[in-house]
Parts: sequence; structure tokens; C-alpha cells
Amino acid sequence: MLNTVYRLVAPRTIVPVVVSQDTAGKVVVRPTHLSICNADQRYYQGIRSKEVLDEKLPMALIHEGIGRVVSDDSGTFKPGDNVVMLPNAPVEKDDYVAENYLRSSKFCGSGFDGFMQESMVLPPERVVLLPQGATSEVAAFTELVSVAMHAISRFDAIAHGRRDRIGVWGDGNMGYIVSLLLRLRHPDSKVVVFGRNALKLNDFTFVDETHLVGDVAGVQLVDHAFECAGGEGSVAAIEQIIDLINPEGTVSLLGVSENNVPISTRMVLEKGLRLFGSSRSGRKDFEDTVELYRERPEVLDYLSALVCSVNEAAQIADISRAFEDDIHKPMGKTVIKWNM
Ligand SMILES: NC(=O)C1=CN([C@@H]2O[C@H](COP(=O)(O)OP(=O)(O)OC[C@H]3O[C@@H](n4cnc5c(N)ncnc54)[C@H](OP(=O)(O)O)[C@@H]3O)[C@@H](O)[C@H]2O)C=CC1
Ligand SMILES: O=C(CO)[C@H](O)[C@H](O)COP(=O)(O)O
Ligand SMILES: [Zn+2]
Repeated sequence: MLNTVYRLVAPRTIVPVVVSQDTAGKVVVRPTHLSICNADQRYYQGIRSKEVLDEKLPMALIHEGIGRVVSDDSGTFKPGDNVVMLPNAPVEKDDYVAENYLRSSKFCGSGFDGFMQESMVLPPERVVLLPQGATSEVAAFTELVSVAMHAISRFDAIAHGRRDRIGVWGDGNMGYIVSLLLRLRHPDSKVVVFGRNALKLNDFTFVDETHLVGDVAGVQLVDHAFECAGGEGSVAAIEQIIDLINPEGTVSLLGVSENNVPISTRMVLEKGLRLFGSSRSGRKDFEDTVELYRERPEVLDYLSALVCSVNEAAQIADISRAFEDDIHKPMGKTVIKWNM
């Protein structure tokens, strides 16, 4: 099959390339709704180092997206099925290391072509059926929800059992989704969010407390914490977490930083903290996320608060405009209605 792939060849420069792809045993999915992640912006704007850009470009961006099945040579899906596409492609199995941590796995939009393609040709294991009625604009960023699901599952396995107060640092998309899933998964815990923007914190209607990071005097310590700030914000967030967490607490790190983050290891030692990182997600996390949409459809309503804009893309200029608009958005996710 001939397929057009829209690759970033240099910062802010996207070109179409026609490639031939083998569809034997594969599902052909026409992307319908894509969503931009901060990781895409780091490539689009050329924020990554020259070495990384030289190594990874040209590459089609985007690893958050859904689509409609066109054909399936494996017989797993029917034409017309609405599905979420999984960006992680493991090439081996390990008894201890999850698929998203295996160094051999291929991740769409990070070294391998992402979803900015006319059609995606995927093995059936990299496709999950969406429930009927799942709002497309929200389902578009299911991958981000699955990352939060993954981090919370790891937290559940690692953190000690006193979970009276769980702190979440970051008032953006990741902070919102982690807080929402914590609320559902740990209804008896108090979810306490720390952010930099009063306006964004107003949207966290389902949590117990919100605090501006500059105004934490008298705030009760938390038992465990999630860092969802990323970028330069990670430095201050991790410093404050170490200050405001009880001894033997667990800190889940989710924010991606371009530069190394200095950490007060003295206090990590003195408090006996456990810091663990989580990156990306695996098939089980996608299945759990879709199951959550099915069982608790109100989650989709809460997530819809994150849809900042839906931009239709029918030509390359539209894709560039969506990326440029995303840079200046006040909050939330930029969704692209993909008509390429
Ligand atoms: N681990 C993984 O697999 C994944 C990681 N990420 C990463 O997670 C991070 C967050 O992503 P996302 O939520 O979409 O980004 P957003 O920009 O939407 O959110 C980050 C938020 O954190 C706020 N912030 C900055 N500094 C602090 C601080 N010290 N304390 C509390 N809040 C702070 C920012 O405020 P302000 O805007 O005012 O600076 C902003 O509102 C990014 O680094 C992203 O790359 C994303 C997807 C998956
Ligand atoms: O967004 C993400 C997953 O959803 C991760 O941040 C992303 O995979 C990191 O990749 P890269 O090394 O290319 O920045
Ligand atoms: Zn991402």
C-alpha cells in the first residue's frame, strides 16, 4: 500500500513523503483525531539538543491519537471500528522490565514515525477498541490518560499503605489527569494539588484542596507525591515536594526536563524517601483506561475540560497552525481533526 507520511525534517518544517507499506497481518487505521504533547513541541520547535534532532529527524510527530479501521488482514477488527492507536512497539518480552521501559522498544514520534500519516499500518496488538459514545476530541489524548494510569498503578505497588494525603504538583494536563484518576482510585485519600495558576486550579473541582506554590504556609504535609510539572518547573516542584512530604513517602516523577534537575539528596536520605520515574505506558494501561471510560463515563466529561481547541487539518499549513496555536494556548490540549 502507498501511504503519505508527514515528517518533520527540521524545526517548524513538515514535508509529505510517500512510502510503500506491507499490510499483511496488519490493521490499517485512518487517523481521525490527534493531540499534541509537549514532547512533540520539543521537536517541532527544535528545543531538543542538536544531537537528538540530528539522530531522530526526519520523523512524523504525534503519539496521541485515535482513528477508524479501514481494513484488518488479521481479522481482529471490523472496518469502521473506532480505535485508539498505541505508540509503543515492543520487539521483545522481559519478565521484569515492562514494554515501555525496554530500550529496544520503538516509540512513535520519538525516533520512529508518529501518527501524522494518511493511514497507520499497525499490528493488531497496537490497537484497542474504543467504547461506543467516547467523545472523539477527548479520546484523542487517551495515551496521556494511559500514562497517568500507568504511573498510579506503579505507585500502588510501591508506596506504603498510609495514603491519607496525596499531593500532586502541576496544574496542567498531567496534573489534572493524575488528580482525577487518584480521586477515582483512592476515594478515601485527600487529593491535594499544588500549582502556579489560580485560574487553572479552579478547574480541579474534584480534589480536596488546591494551593498556589507560593502560598503553602500552614499546609499539612502529604504522605506521597506526584511531580507533574516538567521542564524548568521540575526543579522547584521537586524541592517543594521534599519539603512538604512526610518521612518514608513515595515521590512519583512524571515531568520531562531538558536539563538535569538538582535534588537535595541529603533530605531524600534523611526522610527515607523513595523517588521513582514513570514514562509512557503499555497495552495493559490503555486497556485499563478504556475500561475506565466504559465503567465511569463521567471521566470523559471531566477530561473534556482539558480540550482547549479542535483544529481541522486538511493541508500542511493547517498542521503548522495547530502547532503554533498550541504554543500560545492558555491551558489544555490542542486536538487536530485529521483530514490529511
Ligand atoms: N512521563 C511521561 O510519560 C509523560 C510526561 N509528560 C511530561 O509531563 C510534563 C507536564 O505535561 P503537561 O501537564 O501536558 O504540561 P503543562 O504545561 O500543561 O503543565 C505543566 C504545569 O505545571 C505548572 N508548574 C510549573 N512549575 C510548577 C511548580 N513548581 N509547581 C507546580 N506546578 C508547576 C505549569 O505552570 P506554568 O504554565 O505557569 O509554568 C503548568 O501549569 C511535561 O514535562 C511533559 O513533557 C507528558 C506526557 C507523558
Ligand atoms: O510524552 C511522552 C509520552 O507520552 C514522553 O514524554 C515522551 O515519550 C518522551 O519522549 P522523548 O524522549 O522523545 O521526549
Ligand atoms: Zn506524550
